[in-house]
Parts: sequence; structure tokens; C-alpha cells
Amino acid sequence: MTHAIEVEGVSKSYGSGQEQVRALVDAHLHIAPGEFVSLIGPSGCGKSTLLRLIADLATPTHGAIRIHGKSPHQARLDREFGMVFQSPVLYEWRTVLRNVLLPLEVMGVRADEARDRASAMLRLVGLSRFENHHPWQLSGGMQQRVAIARALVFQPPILMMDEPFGALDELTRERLNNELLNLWQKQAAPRKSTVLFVTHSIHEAVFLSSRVVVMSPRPGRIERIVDIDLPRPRTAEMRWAPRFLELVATVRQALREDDGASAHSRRETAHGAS
Ligand SMILES: Nc1ncnc2c1ncn2[C@@H]1O[C@H](COP(=O)(O)OP(=O)(O)OP(=O)(O)O)[C@@H](O)[C@H]1O
Repeated sequence: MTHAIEVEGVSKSYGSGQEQVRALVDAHLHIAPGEFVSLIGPSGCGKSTLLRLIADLATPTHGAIRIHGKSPHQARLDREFGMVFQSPVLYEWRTVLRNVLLPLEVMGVRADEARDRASAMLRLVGLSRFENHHPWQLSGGMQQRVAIARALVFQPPILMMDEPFGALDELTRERLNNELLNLWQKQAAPRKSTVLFVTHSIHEAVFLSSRVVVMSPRPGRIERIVDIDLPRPRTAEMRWAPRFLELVATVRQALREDDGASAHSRRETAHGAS
């Protein structure tokens, strides 16, 4: 089977000499087509760096990345990626509908078909009534829904989301988690997007994912991968299921262990340096 994403011994350092930051060290990760994988870990552990390397927004210092067997650069040229960032990057002068239309225009989709697809996607995220509004007329949560609709409208093989709900309150975040899963669960194989999702929220990671990649900082590395064996389709009620809470505890424990391990290695380094 060709993996959707293969990360083989990837390291990334920024700067050099005393100033060098080892943002990611020897990362290995294989993601199957149609998987939903989350990256979690404390600030500075290399989550965004890994995402940026896969998206061809940066290049590894060592190691190799393949996207459906291709280089990240080729995958980007082939429009394999949809991206959603923490702050929705919308064009203020374009209406909501015209923001969602943008990727279809770039891809040269026929105008009437593009309009139908964009309207259908806005209906799915509950924003039909706001098609002709401008982004500044919407709340943060609504703007993020527009960004998600725009990322999903062209059915990207790979969807990368860097803390897309990080700036939202807990209830809005949960609602958008449910909506995102509904949209994703509705996609039929083989067109189901492979999702790579960066978050700081353990609950969000467990609720959404098939696997949670736990990372630790200084240097950034993958410490552990936790399989999330909750059945799909996931429902909002699952957040109270005993198995859900067990998995939350497992991920929390893995993060704590990492914290202990990196504190320990920092002490070792400090002793070594003295
Ligand atoms: N362009 C850059 N130049 C120098 N250092 C960088 C650069 N980008 C990231 N870093 C450093 O690399 C390390 C990993 O950063 P990264 O943004 O990948 O972490 P993160 O886990 O996504 O953090 P956060 O959760 O705070 O977003 C950090 O120490 C960061 O300061």
C-alpha cells in the first residue's frame, strides 16, 4: 500500500552553532490514506515544524518525506494539500461565498459547478445565510467554519490543520469538532481526506483521531503514538464513554512522562555542561 504520508528519519534544525535549535529529531511516522492523526505536545515540541515540512513550507535538514509516493514539493504542485490555520486566513474584500469559491476558481472548475459546490459546502457548515457577508461581519467561530469549508470544497487528498480551533471557547470548539467529524465522515473512500491535525487539547485529539502522536520538546521528537480504538462514526455523547476517558488518561500520562523524561534529559545536559 502507498502511504498517504511517510516521514522517515526526519530532523529539522534552525540556525547554527550556539544558536542552533533542534526543532525536530529523527521523526518516523507513516499515515495511511483516510486516517485522522493528531499531533499533540507542549509548546515548542515541533508540531508546526513537522506539519510545515510535510506541506513543503520548509525542508528537512535530514531524512525524507513522501506524499503518496511523491516529494512534498510535487505534492504541493499537484494540489494535494488543503490547509487550515489557527487564525482563519480569509480575504476581507471577498464575500464568504467568494472566499470558498477561490480554490475552485484557481483549479479552473466551471463557474456554475463551482458555485453549486461552494454553496453546498457552506450549507454543510451552517452558513448559507451568510454567503454574501464579508468575513469581518462574522464571529471567530464562523470565520473558522468558512476556512474549513474553503479547505474541504476541493476535496484535498490531505487536509492539514494547525490548531484550527485553538482560539475558540470550549463549547464552540466542541461544536466545530462535531461538525468537522460529520463532514469528514460523510466523505466516501477513496476520496476521504487524510487529516493531520495539530492541537493542544487532549480531549479534542482523542475525540477526532484514529491515532494521537505525542511529542516532547528540546529537542522536538515523537515520543509515543497512541491508538484510539473508539468506533466510528463518533458522536458527541462518546465524550462521556468510559473508554474515551481512559484514552484521555493514557494520552495525558504519555504527555506527563515526556515532561519527566525531558526534564531529566535537561538535567543530564546541565550536569554534562557543568
Ligand atoms: N523559523 C524558525 N527559526 C528559528 N527557530 C524556529 C523557527 N520555527 C520554529 N522554531 C523553533 O523550533 C522549535 C519548534 O517550533 P514549532 O513551532 O514547530 O513548535 P510547536 O510544537 O508547533 O509549538 P507551539 O505549540 O507553540 O505552536 C521551537 O523551539 C521554535 O522556537
